[in-house]
Amino acid sequence: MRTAYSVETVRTAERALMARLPEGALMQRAAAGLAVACAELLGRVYGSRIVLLVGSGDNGGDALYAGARLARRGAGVAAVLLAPERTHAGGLAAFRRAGGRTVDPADGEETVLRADLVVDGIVGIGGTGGLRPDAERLAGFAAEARVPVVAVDLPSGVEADTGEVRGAAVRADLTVTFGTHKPALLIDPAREYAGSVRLVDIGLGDVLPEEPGLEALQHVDVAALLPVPGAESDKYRRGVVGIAAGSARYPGAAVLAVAGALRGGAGAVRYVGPAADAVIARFPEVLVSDQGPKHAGRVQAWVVGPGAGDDASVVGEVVSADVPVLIDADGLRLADRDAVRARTAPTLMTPHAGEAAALLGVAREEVEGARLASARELAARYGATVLLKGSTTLIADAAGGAVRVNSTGTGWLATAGSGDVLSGLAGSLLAAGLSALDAGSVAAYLHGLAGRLASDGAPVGAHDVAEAVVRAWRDVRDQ
Ligand SMILES: NC(=O)C1=CN([C@@H]2O[C@H](COP(=O)(O)OP(=O)(O)OC[C@H]3O[C@@H](n4cnc5c(N)ncnc54)[C@H](OP(=O)(O)O)[C@@H]3O)[C@@H](O)[C@H]2O)[C@@H](O)CC1
Ligand SMILES: Nc1ncnc2c1ncn2[C@@H]1O[C@H](COP(=O)(O)OP(=O)(O)O)[C@@H](O)[C@H]1O
Ligand SMILES: [K+]
Repeated sequence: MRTAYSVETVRTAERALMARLPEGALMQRAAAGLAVACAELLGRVYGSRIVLLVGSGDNGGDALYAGARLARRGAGVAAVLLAPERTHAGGLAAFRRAGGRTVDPADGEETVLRADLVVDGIVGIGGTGGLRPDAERLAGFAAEARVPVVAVDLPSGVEADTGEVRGAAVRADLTVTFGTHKPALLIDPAREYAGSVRLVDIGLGDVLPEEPGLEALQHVDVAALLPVPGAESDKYRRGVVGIAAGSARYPGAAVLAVAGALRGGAGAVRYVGPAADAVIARFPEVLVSDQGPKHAGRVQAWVVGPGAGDDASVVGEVVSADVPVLIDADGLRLADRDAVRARTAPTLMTPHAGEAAALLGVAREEVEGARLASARELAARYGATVLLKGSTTLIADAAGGAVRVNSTGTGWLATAGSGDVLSGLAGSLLAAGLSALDAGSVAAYLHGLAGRLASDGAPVGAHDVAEAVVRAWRDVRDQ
C-alpha cells in the first residue's frame, strides 16, 4: 500500500522523531537522499552544472545541503537565493564551504539556462497558494531551459494536502519526497506537476499514525482482495449481481455494464431493463428479465443507472433494496438523496467530475481542481461511498477514514462507455462480498490496468477494456 499523510500529521511525526535525534539529522537524511537522486539523474556528477532554486524555508535548506554534497563530488553548483537574508543559515554555510556559489535572482535566467539540472527548493510543505511572482519567474526559466527539474519534497506551488494547484507551480521531472508521500503527489492536478516520485526514508515510518490520509492500493493489496471461489463455491455463493441499466435509446450501456460485471467475480449476472435482447445476443450466459428489479430474483448487489435515461422508478426500486447498491450515470441524477441516506446496506456512487459537480451544485472545474474535497463532501452529503472518476480516481467513505486513490488508468480510458464497464465491474465485486471502498478501489485498479493493457498506447473502445479485465486480473494475481 502506498500511503500519504497530511502536512499536519507529517509535522507532528517529524517533531516526535526530531526529539530523539541530534539536531539537523533529519535534514541530513533528506539531503543525502536528494543528492543521490540528483546524481542518478545526471549520470555523471563531476563537471555537471547544477542550479538550486532556494526559498527561505527548510525546503531550501535541503536543497543547499544536497548541493553541498554534489559540489564535493565535483559538480559546479550555483544557488539562486530568493530571500538571501532569510536563507537556511546552516545549509548556506555548508554549501559555501563545499565551494558552491550564490547567484542574485537578477542573474537567475542566465544561470538556469546553462544548467544541466535544476533543483527546486523554493517551497515544500510550508507553502500556500501558487508561487509568488519572483519564484514564478525562476520556475519559468527552468521550464524555458528544458533541463531536468528535481523538486525537493513537492513541486513548489502545489497544495500539499489537497492536490490543488491554485496558481503557478513548478513542473518537475522527478520529485524526491521525504518520510512519506504527501496527498499532492498522488492526486491530480498536482500529481502531474511532480513527474516521477521517489520516496526517501528518513525514519518517519515509526512515528506516523496507523491510518493515513490517503492510500493507493498496489498489486499485492489488490491480489489479496480479489474474490476467489473455493471448493465449496457455487454460483449463488459467489454472489449474483443485478444490472438495471440501458434504455431503448442507450442499449449499449447495458451491454457494457454487463461486460464489466461478467469479469468482476460474481457467480451470475442478472439483467433487468429494456435492452435484454441486446444483452443476451452478446452474452448468452446472462439471466435477463423485462420485469422491474423487485421481480428479478435475488441478487447480492445492484448496479443502477448506466444509460438508464429518465426512469426514476427503477432507480427508486433499486435504492430501496436491502443489498449493496452502485449508482452511476443517470442513476445519480435520478436517485433521491434522502432515500440514499436512509439506506442501511452499502451504497457506492460513481460520478465523473461533471456528475459530481451537478450533485454538489458547483462548476465542473471546481470539482476537477479540488477532487479530494469534492469526493469527501459528496460522500458526506449522501451518506455513501463515492468513487470520483477521472485521471486519478478517488474513493471516499462517508464515515471518513483514509481516502483511496487510483492512478493505474490512462487517458485512453476517456472513451464513451468505459465508465459503464467500471460500474459493472465494481458491482460484481460488491456482489462477491467486498466492501464499497474495496469494491470501488479494486474495480478502479483493474479497470485502469485493463485500459493500459488493451490500449498499449493506441485508441481503445470500452468493450476492449472489458475484455482486458481478465488479463489485468491475471497480471495482479501473478505479480
Ligand atoms: N521538519 C523536518 O524535520 C524536515 C523538513 N524537511 C524539509 O522542510 C520543508 C518544510 O520546511 P518549512 O517548514 O521551513 O517550509 P518550506 O516548505 O520551506 O516553506 C516555507 C517558506 O516558503 C515561503 N513560501 C510560502 N508559500 C510560498 C509561495 N507560494 N511562493 C513562494 N514562497 C512561499 C515562506 O516564505 P514567508 O511566508 O516566510 O515569506 C517560507 O519561507 C519540507 O518540505 C522538507 O523539504 C526535510 O528537511 C526533512 C526534515
Ligand atoms: N485522463 C484519464 N486518465 C485515466 N483514466 C481516465 C481518464 N479520463 C477518464 N478516465 C477513466 O475513464 C472512465 C470514464 O468514465 P465515464 O466518464 O463515466 O465515461 P462514460 O460515461 O462514457 O462511460 C472512468 O473510469 C475514468 O476514471
Ligand atoms: K520544492
